[in-house]
Amino acid sequence: MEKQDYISEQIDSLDQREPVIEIRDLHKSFGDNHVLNGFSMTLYKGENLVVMGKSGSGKSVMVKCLVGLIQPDSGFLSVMGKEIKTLDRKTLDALRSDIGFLFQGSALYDSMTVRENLEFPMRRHKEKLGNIRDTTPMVLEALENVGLAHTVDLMPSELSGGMKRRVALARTLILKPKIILYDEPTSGLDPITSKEIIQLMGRVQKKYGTSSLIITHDVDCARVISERMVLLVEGKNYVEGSYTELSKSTDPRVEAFFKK
Ligand SMILES: Nc1ncnc2c1ncn2[C@@H]1O[C@H](COP(=O)(O)OP(=O)(O)OP(=O)(O)O)[C@@H](O)[C@H]1O
Repeated sequence: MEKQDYISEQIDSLDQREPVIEIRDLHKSFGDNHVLNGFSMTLYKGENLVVMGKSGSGKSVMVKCLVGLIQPDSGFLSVMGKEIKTLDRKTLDALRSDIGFLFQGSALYDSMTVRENLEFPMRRHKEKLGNIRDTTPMVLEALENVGLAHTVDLMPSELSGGMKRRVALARTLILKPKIILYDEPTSGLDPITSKEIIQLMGRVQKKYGTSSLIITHDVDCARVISERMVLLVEGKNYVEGSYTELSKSTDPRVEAFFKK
């Protein structure tokens, strides 16, 4: 097969996959600070997509636009076939229950036990889960997925940084999300704990068939977890490709991401 035909076939097979997130030509400025200048990307069902960008390049702004927390200036945003700007508050809330978030610093409630932290989203999204009389089996199942069922009655202050991150992932899983957004999932963790979190992300994806959008600076995380990467430079999707492809690039702007 000619190389050109092979590439066309690859593109065709990618096009046949179901998009779960589509961002097209997204623009967002704060005064003179033009943060996003036509950013586009697609996350396909079951895929692990890594978005890398320098600090301050607009990764968090992009995610906030995506989940309707901030209003973009222009552009098309859709999640699971629903265009965000057309949704009323109730529909947006229901859609958000299909999206799990794992934000930097894990953000557990310090004054609540692990159990109470996991019960919190269950109460908030009653419509999705129905009326659950006994939350314990679901709480324990979610904790078992991250190997931490024994911590159910502990306080966050009694957990290590890596354990907190795993509990936060369990809290995300309890709503059985279809998409998980990871914002710097390994930041602040030592290399061994980072590796554990990355392996866990892979296991979760296999078990639940979730699609993951992973925002990270961590090149090792991108190498292990990503099927595809998008580099965000000057507010645009500068280049896309697999880790292997991008890590061989001789473009200085791409090389800069891979230098340690
Ligand atoms: N609500 C806001 N008002 C004004 N400026 C903002 C606001 N939110 C973000 N910005 C600006 O947008 C730019 C991008 O910020 P953002 O938090 O998206 O960066 P990032 O790529 O996620 O960085 P990091 O990797 O450090 O988290 C920054 O210059 C920031 O100051």
